Amino acid sequence: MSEEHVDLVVLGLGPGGESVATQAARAGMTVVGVDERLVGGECPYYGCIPSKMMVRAAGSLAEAHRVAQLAGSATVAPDLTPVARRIREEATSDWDDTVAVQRLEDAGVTFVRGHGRLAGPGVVEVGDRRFVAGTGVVLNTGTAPAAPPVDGLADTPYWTNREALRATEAPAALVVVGGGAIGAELAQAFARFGTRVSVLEAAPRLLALEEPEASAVVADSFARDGVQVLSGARIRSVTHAEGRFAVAVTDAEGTGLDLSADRLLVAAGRRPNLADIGLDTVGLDPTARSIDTDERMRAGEKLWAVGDITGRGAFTHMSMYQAGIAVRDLTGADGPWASYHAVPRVTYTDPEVGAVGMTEQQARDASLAVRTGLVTALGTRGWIHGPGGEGLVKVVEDTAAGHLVGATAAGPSGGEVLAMLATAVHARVPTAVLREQVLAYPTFHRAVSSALDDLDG
Ligand SMILES: Cc1cc2nc3c(=O)[nH]c(=O)nc-3n(C[C@H](O)[C@H](O)[C@H](O)COP(=O)(O)OP(=O)(O)OC[C@H]3O[C@@H](n4cnc5c(N)ncnc54)[C@H](O)[C@@H]3O)c2cc1C
Ligand SMILES: NC(=O)c1ccc[n+]([C@@H]2O[C@H](COP(=O)([O-])OP(=O)(O)OC[C@H]3O[C@@H](n4cnc5c(N)ncnc54)[C@H](O)[C@@H]3O)[C@@H](O)[C@H]2O)c1
Repeated sequence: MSEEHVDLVVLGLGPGGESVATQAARAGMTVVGVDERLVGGECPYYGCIPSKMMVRAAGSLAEAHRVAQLAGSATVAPDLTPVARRIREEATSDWDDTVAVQRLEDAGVTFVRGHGRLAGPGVVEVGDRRFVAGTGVVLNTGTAPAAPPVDGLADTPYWTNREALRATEAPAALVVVGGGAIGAELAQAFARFGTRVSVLEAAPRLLALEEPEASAVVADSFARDGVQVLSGARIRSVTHAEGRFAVAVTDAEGTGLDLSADRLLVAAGRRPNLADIGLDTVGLDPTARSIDTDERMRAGEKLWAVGDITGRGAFTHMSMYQAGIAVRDLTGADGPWASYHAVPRVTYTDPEVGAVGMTEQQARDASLAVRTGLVTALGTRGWIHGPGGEGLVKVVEDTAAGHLVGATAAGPSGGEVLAMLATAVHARVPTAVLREQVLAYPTFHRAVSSALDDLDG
């Protein structure tokens, strides 16, 4: 085995790893970046970008259907071909990372394609190459789709996000297992392309990690799109024969149902890529769900970790944020170091659900003195918007501290309205100061001031 001495090895080149490797090389370090699949990770090829292209295309169909209520008539003939072409040609270069590899190498990074494993502190092996890193190793191995232990499922040709986002035509009927972010976004998108969609969610509601009021407004929208949602569902078995899936389900009332579809999408969570990366060689548990990191993203001797594997929110912006922190530590800069009190997230359903910080339940579980404000319509702008203008704003205040610790904005621009709420939670802006702010008329974000008024009950 050949041995090569470098400053830094980045194992896994998702958005965070790619960013660490590039910045560290630009700062003058000798850097090796290792990935066994595509440089850039899940987000550009099978995640955020292609899924949002799909959501955008589906949204245009939904808007066209609203013309009848607003502006005349429009004939809509859904066809997945244009967005499938955009995903293949514009987003993923046909799932080819040549450009990303080139960008990395132009920055001075040595790229190695292959499965990497730690072999002690600061040491990574890839095939017959052994890299000894003087400064250390940054882990960014990310996640892969997880399949729930459902009888028969493993023997069927089910889709994960990776196959769904390579689809070139919309199936006639689709069963989606899981009503979290991936399941909800893709279920609604396919429904708008004419697919008959059923979502099977084990939890009592869609988007179970978000505020219940947000789940309800999304569920109403799904009903309008003709998506069947079975919450509290237990999937008993899945079989596949003659091109069709048969799914046996028990619904929340205990009634047995048999669903049939030509595709089945499993969007039931992710498993971290930690089992086979040699964590035991650095004293860490390879069966753990996540890697503990300190405020500088350090995870052990000569070891840093960033991205989904840190368990701090499986989002591209979190991976990039943590990458910036790790680079500051690696290059001897001052902080700011990691803080997770204002993690923002957006689920790109229609309505979009933007959220930051704690939900009401999380704030209560943290024993904070909580009061909440809620508006379930988006004021004058929501009314002007008409069809598709549904939404809400909910704010969660720590009354002892006098500032918001969490907030949710759902609506046509929920992710954009979120910006002002995210600033308020991040900077701990006193609620009294937020109330003094003048908000332009008639914007969607004016609903924030109504939600603040509602704090008083
Ligand atoms: C359908 C979908 C939609 C999403 N939409 C959004 C969104 O709208 N907004 C958002 O913020 N987030 C979204 N996400 C989440 C987002 O994709 C991830 O949070 C993001 O990719 C960050 O992941 P990461 O940096 O941890 O690594 P990943 O992107 O998971 O990349 C990890 C890399 O490590 C490599 N690797 C793993 N193990 C090894 C090994 N042993 N050796 C070599 N290489 C290895 C893998 O090949 C991969 O390239 C979405 C995810 C999915 C699936
Ligand atoms: N817009 C975004 O930022 C975005 C979009 C997609 C994904 N993501 C990220 O990717 C991660 C993974 O997304 P995801 O949707 O796969 O996971 P998730 O954990 O958000 O949702 C999975 C859902 O599947 C359900 N489930 C699990 N087993 C089941 C079973 N046997 N039957 C029925 N339901 C079952 C769970 O109750 C849960 O609601 C998320 O945590 C999110 O951070 C982000």
